[in-house]
Amino acid sequence: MLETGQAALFDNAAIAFDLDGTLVDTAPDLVRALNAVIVPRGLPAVPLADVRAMVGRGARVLLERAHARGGAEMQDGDALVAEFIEIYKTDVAAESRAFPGVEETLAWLKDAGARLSVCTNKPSVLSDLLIAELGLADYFERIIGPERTTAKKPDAAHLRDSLGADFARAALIGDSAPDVGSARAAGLPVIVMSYGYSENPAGSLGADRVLHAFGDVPRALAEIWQRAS
Ligand SMILES: O=C(O)COP(=O)(O)O
Ligand SMILES: [Mg+2]
Repeated sequence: MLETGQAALFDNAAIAFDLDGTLVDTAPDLVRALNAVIVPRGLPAVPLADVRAMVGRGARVLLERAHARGGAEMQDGDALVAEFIEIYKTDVAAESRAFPGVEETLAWLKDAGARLSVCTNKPSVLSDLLIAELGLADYFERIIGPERTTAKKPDAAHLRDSLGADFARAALIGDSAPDVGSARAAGLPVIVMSYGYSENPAGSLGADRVLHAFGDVPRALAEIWQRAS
């Protein structure tokens, strides 16, 4: 997978991963739960293709965007977020799956000595459940949702809290502007997955690298870290 010597770069490296659109294709279950909340309130259902540009800044912003799309202003946001979480929670991994290459690559990174974490704006109750149901929990030292940090992505604090301390080198793998923002604010490298969920094209976000396949993450990280040293 890598050139001689590159594997050693992963020993005691801290790597944080975004969840929705980076590790897991959650759009089908997200859109089902979203529509179950908004359609009874007279808003138009959001099609699967559209939800991908609406995810990335948490459950409240997703609901706000669905309202804006229907020409309405969101009222009683707290209740809607709570209802969305309740509905989504009941079948969080009905259709959601890890993207191709995710499991093999996480296993390789962990074997190489990297310390892996999840840095997500998805509410913690949902991210914990999703990761457990997909059998991915053992790969991660910690899962940091928005309630487990002082300020969520794009703030640097979210990424720092995810990475932990005393690492040799670090990076974030994500899919959208909040990911690039938090990495830049923390002064750390960031890779964006082109297949993910983003309002703007992956190539316009200002990441160090844009990748189309998760299996390419180790080689790209090695190149980024080598260049920086
Ligand atoms: O649920 C969201 O809006 C975002 O989740 P993510 O940070 O894992 O992409
Ligand atoms: Mg994402």
